[in-house]
Amino acid sequence: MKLKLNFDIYQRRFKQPLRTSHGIWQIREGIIISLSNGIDFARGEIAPLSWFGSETMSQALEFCQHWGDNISTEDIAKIPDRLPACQFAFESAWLNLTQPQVNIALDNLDFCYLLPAGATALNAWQKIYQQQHNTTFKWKIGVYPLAQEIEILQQLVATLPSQVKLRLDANEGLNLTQAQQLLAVTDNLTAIEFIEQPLARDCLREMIRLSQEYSTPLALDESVASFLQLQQADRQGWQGIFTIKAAIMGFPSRLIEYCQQHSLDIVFSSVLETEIGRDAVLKFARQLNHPRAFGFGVEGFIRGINGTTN
Ligand SMILES: O=C(O)CCC(=O)C1=CC=C[C@@H](O)[C@@H]1C(=O)O
Ligand SMILES: [Mg+2]
Repeated sequence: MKLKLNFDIYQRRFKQPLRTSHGIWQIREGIIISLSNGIDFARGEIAPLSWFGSETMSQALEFCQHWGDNISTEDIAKIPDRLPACQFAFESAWLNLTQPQVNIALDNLDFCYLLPAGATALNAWQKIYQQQHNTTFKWKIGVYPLAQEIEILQQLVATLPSQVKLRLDANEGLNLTQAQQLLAVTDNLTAIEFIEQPLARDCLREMIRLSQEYSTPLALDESVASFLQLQQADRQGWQGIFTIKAAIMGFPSRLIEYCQQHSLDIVFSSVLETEIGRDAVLKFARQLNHPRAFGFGVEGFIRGINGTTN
């Protein structure tokens, strides 16, 4: 079936830089695609995250330009695995075109809110909590010296309301000794929901061992950033949490089917996309039963698609 294709590039400077052990990220670039069957149209979002292993922005743009102003459903089904953000965007737009619109009622979803790295988090959380009364925060570590971050962590946990959980995300920034040092602390902190990607993405064996030696739950993120890596970690015996960045993990139908067939402990996580990509992920995520807060509380960093501060 032939579809009319339109696509527009966007760039959005973050309200504040996102500091992680990967470095400083200030601008989100992406492509909003629109597919039309001549009667209706539906949009999708290509939000690459190349340092997680997805295609680059220029590879995604080259793919869109290749098709000009039309693409067929057969062409969409054949988008290669080296273009996972494109696979996600085109299939989610096609599914939106063919399936009745699902209204995502955001207000009854439980979101995890992202805090800035370092001591800034000690003040940042109150403003968010007063507005959102959320249950969960996520704090980036592996950015400053570990001893300093552990000190801030203990201050943060001491001030958070008792019912609030804290996720720590090291973005591969710790070595084995540092991870053991941190886990020795977090095993005594009930507020810690999990530590995300403490070690480098290819250190799965070591992280399986850490998950057996310590009680703090661990989540894989960069280690499972593609559909293939997700399957491999599952097959290699990962029993912990899978942080799923669906917008860079290829065809949503394939991902949802795998997650439905395998009882994985999942957290859905943003790639700091616009509400177009976010709503596509949340729509598919609701087909799965997963009690963990959605990692889409990123208003502290991203603006609305037209650059507004909403
Ligand atoms: O998962 C969340 O709660 C928010 C999104 C988030 O933390 C990230 C989004 C994109 C890139 C990463 O630096 C970071 C992550 O590692 O999970
Ligand atoms: Mg992460």
